[in-house]
Amino acid sequence: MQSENLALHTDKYQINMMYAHWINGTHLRKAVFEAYFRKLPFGNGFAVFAGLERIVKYISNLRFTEDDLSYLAKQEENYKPEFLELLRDFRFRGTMHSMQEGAVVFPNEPLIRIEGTILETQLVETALLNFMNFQTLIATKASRVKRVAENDVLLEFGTRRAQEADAAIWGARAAYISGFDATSNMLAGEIFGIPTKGTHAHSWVQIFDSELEAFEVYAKALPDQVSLLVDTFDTLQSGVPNAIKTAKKLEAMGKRLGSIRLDSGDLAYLSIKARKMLDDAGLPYVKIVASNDLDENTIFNLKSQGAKIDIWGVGTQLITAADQPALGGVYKLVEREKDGKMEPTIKISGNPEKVTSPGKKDVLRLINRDSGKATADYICFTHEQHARSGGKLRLFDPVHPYIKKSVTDYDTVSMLQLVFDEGKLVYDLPTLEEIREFHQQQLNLFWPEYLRKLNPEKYRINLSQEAWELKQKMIEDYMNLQEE
Ligand SMILES: Nc1ncnc2c1ncn2[C@@H]1O[C@H](COP(=O)(O)OP(=O)(O)OP(=O)(O)O)[C@@H](O)[C@H]1O
Ligand SMILES: O=P(O)(O)OC[C@H]1O[C@H](OP(=O)(O)OP(=O)(O)O)[C@H](O)[C@@H]1O
Ligand SMILES: O=C(O)c1cccnc1
Repeated sequence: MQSENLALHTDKYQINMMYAHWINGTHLRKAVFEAYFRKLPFGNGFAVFAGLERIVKYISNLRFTEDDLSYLAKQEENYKPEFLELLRDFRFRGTMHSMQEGAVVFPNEPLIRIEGTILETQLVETALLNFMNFQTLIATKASRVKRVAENDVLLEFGTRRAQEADAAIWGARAAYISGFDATSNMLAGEIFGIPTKGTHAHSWVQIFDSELEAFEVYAKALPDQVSLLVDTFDTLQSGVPNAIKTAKKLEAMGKRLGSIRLDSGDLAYLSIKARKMLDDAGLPYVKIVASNDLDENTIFNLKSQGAKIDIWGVGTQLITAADQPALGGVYKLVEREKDGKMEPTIKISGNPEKVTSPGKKDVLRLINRDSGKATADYICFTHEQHARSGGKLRLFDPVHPYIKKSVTDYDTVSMLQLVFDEGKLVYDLPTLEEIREFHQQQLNLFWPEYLRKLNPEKYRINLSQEAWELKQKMIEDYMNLQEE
């Protein structure tokens, strides 16, 4: 998986545009693209950026193999052999800036910025969005679950319901970034070093003549702290009493039962009853795991009902982002080369939200010096120095400019990091533990009102005066052209 070649993991129209540019002699012109999303998923107040590691590996390994080239040669477009020869030597030689994985990010701010020839910047759009959109979506969903579960243990159980293997594996990683504690997916554990955990299935119990025998055999076979699934027949009449008997036998052998798992029925009621039965039996250390189509809302609800659940197994709803199965991240051209010079470009739309912001931009996070908390994200051109030096800033909402405020006492954090510099990888990929830690630090920068699950406060994402003025001017120029 780490060194897979994904050159053709792109939409055909990218290859066709590359070809047409080559025929036209414009394929080596420079272009700048920015990737961002317009709307936060799940009604959340923020998103958790993920996908960079895979994007870096994808770009580093980007080559057209002989098989790729012969496949391209067979296409109905009849690409000229000289074009395919050009692709044979293709390498990504562009420059890429990106948010770091685990960053708390917001709509309409560039998450990735790519500069290079039209050929290379166009080719990578599809895969880059594919990785960024999915992983950011799952990391964001996982973050919502984590907000609700707080310090309880979270296990990622989604593989069987994921949209195929890649989604399961990279989804498990995204969940871990946002604070899940372990995954049931062994391959994700092997590849990324995520802790792995597991209980057992109903089939384990069914294959034996009695539930008690099943529990005893399992607990004896495995080391300390196993988890027993107690709902195969009757949770309170049979499952929990048999788990207690097994726990007592284990104690006599110097071992301990780790937990029981509830997977059906009223999880609040059953967990409260089971907790009491375990405590009354002198087994306060045995934890209770719950699973069954859980998400942040059921977990929140179960907690409010006083459920005695220590560990949550979350599968389908997380890995498929069931309530919003796609993040609408886009990749838009913001500068193009014309007559040897770079110039901003805009995409106009009848829908004001879809009008792009022209020019090559940075994202500065303004941190209030008193509180240490983030005040706003400030999107300005890469050449603008004003905010970087901590000067007085007038912030205004780009859509409703009358919503404004001035900030003075702030530090700035530049959110986009240089990853590829003219094709050279200059960014040290952090370890997954470092990413998880970074995510936690990112959360600490925000007041709780921006992070809450329901109706969060809207965090300020503001364009600099210069960037806003250029956008308005380009819209006006376009309107004037229409009138002529
Ligand atoms: N006390 C509760 N309050 C709110 N939701 C709950 C509570 N207990 C369980 N749930 C959730 O309600 C849903 C129950 O679904 P369903 O009725 O299909 O399951 P079940 O019949 O208990 O078990 P299964 O069909 O998996 O054997 C699950 O999403 C579960 O997490
Ligand atoms: O419910 P999820 O959040 O996806 O968590 C994973 C589910 O997978 C297992 O069920 P299984 O596939 O055996 O079938 P079931 O849903 O009928 O229990 C497990 O018992 C959980 O219920
Ligand atoms: O270990 C478990 O209990 C588990 C793993 C995957 C899916 N459901 C449950």
